[in-house]
Amino acid sequence: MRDDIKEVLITEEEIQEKVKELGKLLTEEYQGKFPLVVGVLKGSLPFMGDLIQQIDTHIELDLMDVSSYGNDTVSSGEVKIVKDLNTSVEGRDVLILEDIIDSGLTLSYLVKLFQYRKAKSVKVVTLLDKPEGRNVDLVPDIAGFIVPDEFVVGYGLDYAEKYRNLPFIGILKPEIYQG
Ligand SMILES: O=P(O)(O)OC[C@H]1O[C@H](OP(=O)(O)OP(=O)(O)O)[C@H](O)[C@@H]1O
Ligand code: HPA
Repeated sequence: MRDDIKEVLITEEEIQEKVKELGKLLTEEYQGKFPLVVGVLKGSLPFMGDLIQQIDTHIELDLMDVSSYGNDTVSSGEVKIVKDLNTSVEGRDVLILEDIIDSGLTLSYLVKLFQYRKAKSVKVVTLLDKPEGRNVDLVPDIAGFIVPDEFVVGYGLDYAEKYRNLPFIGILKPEIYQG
């Protein structure tokens, strides 16, 4: 699997250091607020698993599965709910966890949805931000790393459902895309 990687953009150590830093920020921000922390499936799972252990105040967890990707690397432009939350967001401080914001479509849909459902506040934390990919105006409240306008994999991010289990973020060799 690792032979398929052309370049490591962010190492495992850099990710873990950043996750600790973000955990400290969120501990301060959400002290005593019992936020509802929403992970967006499937890509946010490794980030969520690591980050929540660094938040030192009570939180409630939930998961949502939305899909915006029509094929392997190109967004379909449409967002659909595959699995909704089990919890009501009404009156809650909601913290959405994402692995990446690219076009911004997924997150702008979710932020609007939770506002419509009367959340008290809605904030977005993303491990990766790819500002050059943006189609809609969306700025995350907290972003771990800015990445270039290239398709990245690892630490939750997939290409054709593979590579999510890499502990780092990398770029694939071109021959992998070309089959
Ligand atoms: O900013 P956007 O262009 O909307 O892209 C970001 C979204 O795309 C990916 O999810 P995907 O829909 O591929 O599902 P997955 O997490 O299950 O891979 C990623 O995990 C984000 O949720
Ligand atoms: O660069 C990416 N890699 C994997 N999944 C993604 N979803 C949006 N952008 C990306």
